[in-house]
Amino acid sequence: QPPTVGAFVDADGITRIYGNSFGRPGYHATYDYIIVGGGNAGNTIAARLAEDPANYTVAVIEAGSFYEILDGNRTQVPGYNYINTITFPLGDETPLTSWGLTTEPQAAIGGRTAEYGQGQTFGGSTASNYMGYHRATVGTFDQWAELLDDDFWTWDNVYPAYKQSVAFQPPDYTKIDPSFNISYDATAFIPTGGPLHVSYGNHQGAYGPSLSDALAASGLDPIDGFNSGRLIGYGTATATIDTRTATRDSSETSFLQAAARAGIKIYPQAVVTRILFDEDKKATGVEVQTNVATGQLKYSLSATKEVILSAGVWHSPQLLMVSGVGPAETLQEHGIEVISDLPGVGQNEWDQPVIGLFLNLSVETNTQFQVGNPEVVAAAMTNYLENQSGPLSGFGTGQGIAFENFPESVRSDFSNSTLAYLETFPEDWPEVEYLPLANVPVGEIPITPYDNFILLAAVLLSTESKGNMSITSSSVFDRPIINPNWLATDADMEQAYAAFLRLREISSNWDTATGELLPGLGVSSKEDILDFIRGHSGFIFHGTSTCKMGPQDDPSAVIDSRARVYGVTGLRVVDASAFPNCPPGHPMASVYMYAEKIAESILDGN
Ligand SMILES: Cc1cc2nc3c(=O)[nH]c(=O)nc-3n(C[C@H](O)[C@H](O)[C@H](O)COP(=O)(O)OP(=O)(O)OC[C@H]3O[C@@H](n4cnc5c(N)ncnc54)[C@H](O)[C@@H]3O)c2cc1C
Repeated sequence: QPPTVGAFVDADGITRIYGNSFGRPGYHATYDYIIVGGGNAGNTIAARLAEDPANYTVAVIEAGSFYEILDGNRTQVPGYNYINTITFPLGDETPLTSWGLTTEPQAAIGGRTAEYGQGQTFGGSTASNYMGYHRATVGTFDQWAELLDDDFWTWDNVYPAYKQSVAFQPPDYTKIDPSFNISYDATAFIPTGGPLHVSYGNHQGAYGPSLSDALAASGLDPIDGFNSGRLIGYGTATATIDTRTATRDSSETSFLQAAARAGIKIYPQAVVTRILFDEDKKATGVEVQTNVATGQLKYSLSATKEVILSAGVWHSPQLLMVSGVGPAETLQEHGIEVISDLPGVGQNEWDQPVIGLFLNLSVETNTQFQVGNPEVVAAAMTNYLENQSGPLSGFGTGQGIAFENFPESVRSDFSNSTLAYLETFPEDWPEVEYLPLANVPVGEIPITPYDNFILLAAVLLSTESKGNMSITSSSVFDRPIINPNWLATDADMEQAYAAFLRLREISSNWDTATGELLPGLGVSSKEDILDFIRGHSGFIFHGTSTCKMGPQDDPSAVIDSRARVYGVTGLRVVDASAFPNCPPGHPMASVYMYAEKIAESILDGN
């Protein structure tokens, strides 16, 4: 039977209308699994549970809508990520696809507050992030397995799950200048992987080769990419860009669309206000509120098997708390009946502060596009629209990313207690990442349409201070109190200072770096540099672990090694909040992997 307009024939030969993927707001319905939050992890686990051979009925409830509709250019076109994301330290935009969360004043950085980026849309933070995709290290996961006393998490057992998500697109040298000659380990990917496209984009910044030389001159060695369980060295990073269209691939364009074909139901603009439990403390469903023009529709949805909480680092613990799972004292203060007293809910937040130098370069970056040089803008637009290439098709970084453990030249100044803290990490866990960012908001820096500038950032990956969140009421609509505690210990400030010195060393070895715009070489005493760090450190929204996975005898653990919430049944947490710690570097790839692994565990009956 041929498809009619507005309908398609699915793999089983059934004609479905396109709207058939949507749940009906306001009406009670029952599914095997209810996923709270259609973000990075939520869409991934939803797809795996809905597709063959599992074939479970699955609903995904998402507070936001579709970013392609709400904010298309800024979210889909990779080169616009500098206006879509909120970045170091100057951005102040709240795009239509973000929650617009704000932190408490942060004492260690001069009492500043910051907007904490979190996607509010199908795709979640994968729809509004910087798109950098890389995996963590062998030692990171072998340590997870030890910590959790569960071999399910060893590197050998997570590596296949990382590969399973990804359809890799090798560099296309008809679009990227062949002189970039990108080195990568092809065994990190499998031909049967997918549905998420990972690539180098169709553009590499001209600064890459000279920055690589500078990194080599600063003592780093080259590495064949960051997807094989090794990070230390410099190389070229991959990103979640589908090179066929030169657009962002998110968990929505990849996993959710695959899940729609498997018959999943989605609820857009639907906020889960509470998880429902029966008298045996089994999660039986969720209370939902969908905002429609006529008012607010309130309804409940039931889960015959499980509720899976994938609402992200700040909202998963918030939802647990308003539903009666969390620190008893806090819940009682807000009149919430305690179902499971778990003091760790909202605690243990890991994060990665950023410091950086703004540099002038003698080669072209994206500055002239950003500040509106008319010829550059016209060329970039034409290149993107006609060839899916040029700066708009890249993510503003790539070649010249590096990871290292602080070398002796700066490490020798660390106190014994800092050194002892750093000893607790696996050997292959880098302490710092260097990240060239050609796409950053220009903000306070005086730039003309003829300049080329870049932010050379250092991301601290082994900070000691831990953040936390709490609630102000029993309503999910009252924003959570967010306190990342950035740079709050001496060990963190020592590392920030060391990272700053390394950035200065790398930039002094960088032939095409012609001047330091911020802070400027006048800032040179230790005191002035620490003042600069306090005034200008930034954040890249890599928060994790507010519902941390841990053994039952760890009083701060919220879930067991298969993501099941302690003290109740039928409820798991599957998102970045569930990590026992934040793996070194950017977490998105590990969030996809983590969701793959918990789906695997569920399908195995665990
Ligand atoms: C601006 C920015 C840039 C970043 N850049 C990178 C990068 O380049 N590389 C990288 O690896 N990582 C990056 N990250 C981090 C990474 O994107 C996140 O760590 C990761 O995607 C989080 O996944 P998640 O599943 O935990 O949460 P999310 O993907 O945020 O999903 C949570 C979802 O739950 C929904 N939700 C929340 N509460 C409710 C509710 N009550 N009812 C219904 N729905 C709800 C949200 O709207 C959201 O869609 C960045 C993050 C940000 C914000």
